[in-house]
Amino acid sequence: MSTESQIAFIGGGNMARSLVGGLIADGYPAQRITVSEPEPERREQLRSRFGVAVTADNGEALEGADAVVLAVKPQTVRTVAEEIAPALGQAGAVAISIAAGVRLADLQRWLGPQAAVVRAMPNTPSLIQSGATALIANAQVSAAQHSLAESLLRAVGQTQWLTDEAQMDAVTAISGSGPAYFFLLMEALEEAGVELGLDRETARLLTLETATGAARMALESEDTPARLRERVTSPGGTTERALGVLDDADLRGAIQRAAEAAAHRAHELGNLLGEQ
Ligand SMILES: NC(=O)C1=CN([C@@H]2O[C@H](COP(=O)(O)OP(=O)(O)OC[C@H]3O[C@@H](n4cnc5c(N)ncnc54)[C@H](OP(=O)(O)O)[C@@H]3O)[C@@H](O)[C@H]2O)C=CC1
Ligand SMILES: O=C(O)[C@@H]1CCC=N1
Repeated sequence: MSTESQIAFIGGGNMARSLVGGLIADGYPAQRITVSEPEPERREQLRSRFGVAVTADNGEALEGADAVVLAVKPQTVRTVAEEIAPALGQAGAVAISIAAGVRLADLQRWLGPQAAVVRAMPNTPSLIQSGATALIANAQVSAAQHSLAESLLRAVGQTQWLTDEAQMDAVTAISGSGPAYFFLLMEALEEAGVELGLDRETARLLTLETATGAARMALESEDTPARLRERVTSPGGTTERALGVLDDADLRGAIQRAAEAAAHRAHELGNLLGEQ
């Protein structure tokens, strides 16, 4: 991506840290990134770890910005959007909201009718450039802004443009929240290893290497995850016994219900925070 663009982050919490870290790891110049964050300790961490400019003043972060990433909690987006609307218009910058649930039409209303807005749903593995982000743009986004948003998020992982905003709730449930599901599985498998007599360090190492190996294999193989699972499962063997326990516990059903609950919450946030 062009390293000439100036990028502002409004909110310097978990997701901003992941995106900033991924951009810096990709070679993006730190002096072209400014993060506005009210909490002094978080500001200092961002400055010392990544070398980016930090401020507590959203207006200052916007100066000269080509892209402004709204990385505050969904409940704070409206306040921030209305606060920065005049400066955004003056800067001619594209606003990129990563807030769960918050819809383009509402962002547009709060930022102004001329505002170029991209709604995106990234995830925390962006920190190590293994993110997955879905995006959708409003009609005011120019070709150059479209490509700026694309390259900003492509620098930290895979990107997928959506044509139907309603799909964003499903994206939020699968890849936005998804890392947490896999981390939970890792926690549980590590704990099981300890219960079975392994020391914690060994249990964690085996768990994490197995998770990495399985994910890489599924990505790189032409076979489906189902086929790869079958190859681990020897008839009458240990995996078959374990999978039987997971089937009895309705793990697939639980995952389905979990994803539905997340998507429902994204939709609910959109209704609660929006105006329609
Ligand atoms: N975490 C994740 O995995 C993902 C999160 N998202 C979305 O990203 C957004 C941020 O999430 P996350 O990073 O987890 O949340 P955090 O709470 O970690 O980060 C938000 C940050 O914004 C700060 N903030 C609050 N008010 C303002 C303000 N007026 N101006 C500037 N900064 C402000 C907060 O400070 P303080 O805490 O002091 O209020 C906090 O540091 C959310 O909308 C979420 O839906 C999207 C994809 C994945
Ligand atoms: O939990 C959340 O609401 C945010 C959005 C997706 C991941 N984290």
